[in-house]
Amino acid sequence: MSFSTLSEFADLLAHAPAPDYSAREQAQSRNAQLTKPAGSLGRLEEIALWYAGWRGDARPRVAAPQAIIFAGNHGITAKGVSAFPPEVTVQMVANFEHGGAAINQLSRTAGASMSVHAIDLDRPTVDFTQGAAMDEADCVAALTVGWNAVDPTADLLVVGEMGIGNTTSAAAIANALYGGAAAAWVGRGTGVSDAGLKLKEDVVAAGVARHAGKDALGILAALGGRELAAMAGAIARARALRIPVILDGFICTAAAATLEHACAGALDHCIAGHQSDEAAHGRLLAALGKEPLVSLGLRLGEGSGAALVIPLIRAALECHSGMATFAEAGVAAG
Ligand SMILES: Cc1cc2ncn([C@H]3O[C@H](COP(=O)(O)O)[C@@H](O)[C@H]3O)c2cc1C
Ligand SMILES: O=C(O)c1cccnc1
Repeated sequence: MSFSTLSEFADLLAHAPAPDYSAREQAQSRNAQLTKPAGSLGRLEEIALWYAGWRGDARPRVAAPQAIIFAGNHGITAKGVSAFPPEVTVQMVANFEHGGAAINQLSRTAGASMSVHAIDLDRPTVDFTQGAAMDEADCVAALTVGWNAVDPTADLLVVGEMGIGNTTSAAAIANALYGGAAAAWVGRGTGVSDAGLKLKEDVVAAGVARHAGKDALGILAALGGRELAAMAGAIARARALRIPVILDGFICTAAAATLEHACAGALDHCIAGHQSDEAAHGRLLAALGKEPLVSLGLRLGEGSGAALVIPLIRAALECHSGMATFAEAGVAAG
């Protein structure tokens, strides 16, 4: 499977596999026999059934989680939309490679492998108020980096990003997909002032107006960034491989939302890991019908909020697959 245009990529989304309904049904019947009052493990039960369906295994466990971090630079930073300078992107890539970032600690804690893909950092995207951030070839190249980064033997995927300026890009994507006022989609990112927030609002409004009328993948190319497109490519590949995905914060969710708009149901293999403190993340998750697993006030990105809940998903599967049934344990069923 491969693609060389956005329309070929959209075709892959349209032909993506469904979950294995029979494995899900078997998991459901097992769940009904486990030594606990029906429904008493709450959402953990739902997670186990969702995971079993995607893996095609009624009694699965999480053995090989993978975290992939993509980095890209944004032309829009020239407008002053971030509290930090764009050089921080490449500096943080070195930090990821040396094990010093939050995501390194969270991946290790969760027992996940972690890799970093810096995409053309010396070639920032075009300022999207002046033109399309990426042309089609650039966007396809970034989608391909993400597509190829997924380990086919992984059984749970986290995608994260690093790219100074990318909360502005994510807000513009969300605004273009869902409409409304730009103010409803911008947030403080790395911590911009009130004046910075107003500037972001104007920049997003200008970008959305300039690129009006595009389809979902056209919006990703025009307003996104290479790391956002790579996250979208990795999420799509995970679907093709039936690897469940944990979505991270606002930026990851905005990139993912372009897939859902290109093809309804494209994110059925994804669960929302957390709700970020970035102002519009809750609104974006609600638009996608995704209920976050936790809300701990994180506003970092890097895949941090997703990696954080790998142990929670692992725990749901340990209960589902490790517990005894009433018959096995000789416990009287109610
Ligand atoms: C040191 C540092 C580490 C980070 N790790 C993630 N981000 C996060 O902040 C950036 C988005 O915010 P904005 O749109 O305001 O630039 C992204 O790189 C995101 O991953 C970081 C930001 C900084 C400064
Ligand atoms: O929610 C996120 O992904 C986020 C929020 C602020 C800064 N960086 C990332």
